[in-house]
Parts: sequence; C-alpha cells; structure tokens
Amino acid sequence: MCGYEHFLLYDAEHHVYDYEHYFSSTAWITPTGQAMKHSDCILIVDDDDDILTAGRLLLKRHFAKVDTCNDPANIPALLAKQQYSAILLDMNFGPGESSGEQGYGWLQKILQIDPQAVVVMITAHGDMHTAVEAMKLGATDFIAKPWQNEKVVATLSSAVALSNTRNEAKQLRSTNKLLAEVSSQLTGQQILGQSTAMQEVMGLINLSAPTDANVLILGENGTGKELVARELHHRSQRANNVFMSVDLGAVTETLFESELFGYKKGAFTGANEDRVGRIKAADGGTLFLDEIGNLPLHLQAKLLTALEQRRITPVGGNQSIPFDARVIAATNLTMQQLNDEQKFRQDLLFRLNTVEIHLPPLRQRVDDIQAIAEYYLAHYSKKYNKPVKPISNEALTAMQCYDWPGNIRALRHALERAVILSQSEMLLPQDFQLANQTSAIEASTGTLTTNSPNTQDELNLEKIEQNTIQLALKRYNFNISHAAKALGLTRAALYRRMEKYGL
Ligand SMILES: Nc1ncnc2c1ncn2[C@@H]1O[C@H](COP(=O)(O)OP(=O)(O)OP(=O)(O)O)[C@@H](O)[C@H]1O
Repeated sequence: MCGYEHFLLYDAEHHVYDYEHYFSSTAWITPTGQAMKHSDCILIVDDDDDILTAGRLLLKRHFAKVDTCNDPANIPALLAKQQYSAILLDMNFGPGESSGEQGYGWLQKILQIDPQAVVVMITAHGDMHTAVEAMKLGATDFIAKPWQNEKVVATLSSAVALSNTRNEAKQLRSTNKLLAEVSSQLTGQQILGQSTAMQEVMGLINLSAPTDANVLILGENGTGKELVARELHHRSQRANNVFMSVDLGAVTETLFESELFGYKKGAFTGANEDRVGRIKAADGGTLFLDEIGNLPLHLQAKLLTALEQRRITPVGGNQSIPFDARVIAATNLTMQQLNDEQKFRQDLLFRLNTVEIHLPPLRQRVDDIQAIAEYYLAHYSKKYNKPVKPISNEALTAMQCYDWPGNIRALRHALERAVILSQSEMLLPQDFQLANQTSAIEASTGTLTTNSPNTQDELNLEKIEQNTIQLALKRYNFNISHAAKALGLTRAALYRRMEKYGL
C-alpha cells in the first residue's frame, strides 16, 4: 500500500469505512504501481452525502480536482465557475423518487448550458431502461449502483478522454475559423477596374461564387488570378473554412503525391508521423490549384483521378479517404495551349472548367490604369507615411502607353517604388522608370549580352542581375515558374527580385 493510500485512510471518516463495503476495494493502479492522475476536473451530483464523500475520496486519487454537489439546483452556478471534464449525475433526487425523470431533466439542463458536456449517469442496478433513455438524451455512459471502483475510474477515464477530444475538436474548429477570417481580411482586397472586360469578370464572379462549380481562371502573370480565386471563396458558402492554395509550379514531381495526398508514418525515410496532404487539408473549404498548366502529364492523370473520385490515398496508405473541397484552378497558359493534348489532358480540362474566367492583360484595359494607380498610390503613401502626391499627366500617359508585361503586380510595384523615391511635388514619368524598362527589354532581345558589358552601367552587378531577370522573363513570356527555373531561383525569390527592380 502506498503512502497516498495511508493518507486516505487517515483522512477517511466513518462514511468511508462504510463504503469500503459498498465499493469494491480494488484501486485503479497503473502497471508500475503508481496511481494514475489526470489533470481534469470531475463533478459528482448526488443527494446522498455518503456517495459524494466516497466518490470524492476514490476519484481524487485519479483526477486533479473532484467537486461534489448534493443539490442539483446548484449545477448551473457550478458550471458557470468551472469547466468539468466529466459530470457524474444521479438519476433521482429526494426520498421515494425512482422514475429517473429528475435525472433526465438535469441532464438536459446541463447539455443546454454546455452542449459539449460529458455526462455519466448513476443508475439503479439492473435499470437498463433508464440508462438507455438517458443515453438517447445525450448522456455519454452510465454506472450502475452499487458500483465497483475500477469500473467507475475506467468509465470516467474514457469520459475524460472523450471530453478532451471534443475540446480539441472545438479548438481546431475555432482556430480554423479564425484563420479563415484572418486570411479573408488579408485578401479582403478589392478587385479594381471598371473597364468592360473587368465588368464581365465581376459578372462571372457574382454568378459562380455562391455555387460549388469548379472554376478555371486564365490570365497572364500578375493579372489577379489568385485575387479572383480568393474572392470566389470569400463570397461562397465555404467562406468560413480554409482557402488552401497549392502552387503546382513549385511542387516538385517527387513531392507531388506526399504534398497533395499526404503520407502515412513510415511511408518513406523521414516520414516519422502521419501527415495530412493539402487536398484533405482543404476539406470543407476551397482548394486553389495555381499554375495548373505547369503540371506534367502523368501527374495530371493522378490529380484527375483524385478529383473524379473525390478521394485520395495517402502515400504508404492502403485506404482512400474522402475530401470535400471546391476546386478553383488557375494558369497563365492560353486556351489554345490548354487545348493541346500533348501538353494538357483534355479530360482534366473538362473537369476544371465548368466556369471559365479570362482575366485580360492590363495593356488591354488601359481604362483601368488610372484607378488602380491611384488606389496603390494612396495605399503606399499611407504605408510609408508620405503625402499623397498627384500623378502628373505625363506619368499617367507613360503608364497608359506602357505594355505592362508583369500586369497589375508590376503596376503595383511601380507605384510603391515611385512613392518611396519621388522627390518632386508630383509623380513624374521618371519616378516609374518605365522608359528604362522598355529599353532594357528591347536591349535584352537585341544587342544586350550580359557576358560582354560595354558600359559603366552594365558593369554594375545589380544592373546585370536586373537585365538577366528581364531577359529571362521576356524569353519565357513572363511565365514566372519557367523564368525562375531558368534562372535557378524559386518563384518566391524571383518575385522578390522583380519587386526590388520594379519589374
Ligand atoms: N483587379 C485588381 N485590383 C487590385 N489589385 C490587383 C488586381 N489584380 C491584381 N492585383 C494585385 O496584383 C498582384 C498580383 O495579383 P495575383 O497574385 O492575384 O496575380 P496572379 O495572376 O495570380 O499572378 P501569378 O500568375 O504570377 O501567380 C497582387 O498584389 C494583387 O493584389
């Protein structure tokens, strides 16, 4: 017998002695001989004080805190003060009561106050009918009187485990909701543009957002494909769930399956635990498949199977699991390129393009340039704590004449740069460096060779880097993934440099 049990004996008054007969004397001892103690609180509600005393003495050896209550009318006040992992509730209160009605009533009251509460009923021996009724009303389990110690502790341990799981699930749900809120705040960014082309785009967004239809968004880099995808999610019934973006241009072939489908512990070296894939992580929300046009044909087949069956099998697993996500895909390939079956599976295309949204390049919606420029001018002036300077007519004309190969992303960067660098009263063409960019691109397609710099300027390392990036962007028709690959950079690293050079 351990010292703790000695203490219990000294602590016990005559009630306990009585109940040594009532309860079986077997204690709940772990294999090491240590009494197992949970960090959880238990509430016992019974009008028999002897039961309360004995129950408290038994359970406090296993759980961090045990409260007792001999009047169920006090339950609401106790629940307001303390969150209980499990509540042990008698069925009858007061002499002569045996119908169990009071127990049902208090069970319902508890679940009304806390729908997550885990309640274990104390029933009379052999009264299965009452137990079944209580379980129908939401009780988790029951213990028949007279009980055995090990049975009480085992039942309450399971009840506590259930309570912890429910709490974890509740916490995950609220974290998920919070993340969805944060991400929608981040992307609460307005889609600017009143041109006819953008009005058509907004019309399609309005019609398709509330449906669960698959949407394929086409457009050059920087035209706002991701912005539109987030807007579709934000306006859908899935808005409170996750928006899961997968950059298929950045997922290497070897990582494709484990990233998208997840894996089981031991599936490969380094798989130390089960890991959920991005498709399953999008459950309940929206799965945004960015740069879908960059996916090699054989991986397109795997993706198609998953989308058709709405099930995935994690790497190393032998059971498929279902997922429920709305699929939005985006690509900078043209429809003509997508229709080439050597490059893109036509059955995958049909699966993805229930609704197609074509985002026009900025050079085809010159009317939008002023509004977008003014929006980002105000945005960056505020961010960098600078006065909002007017854009000169010359600068506006220069922007409207420029062909913006990097589209709105480039316009946005140009504005940021101009806000930071401008030293005059108003923003002038030179603040945007558009002429330089044009000539640099012209040079890159014509005489420029980075191996043989022939001016002071081209000897500058940063200038060489900028020219090389422009050359790669031009060569790959502003396909960021391909240009990044050719330059030996990640997409993110290329974007950082484009931002740095205002490209
Ligand atoms: N209509 C618009 N109004 C305001 N800002 C926009 C608009 N379209 C795009 N942007 C801004 O331009 C930048 C690029 O947008 P986004 O990432 O959505 O483009 P994308 O087409 O997905 O680019 P990529 O193909 O390179 O991934 C973002 O900063 C976005 O906020």
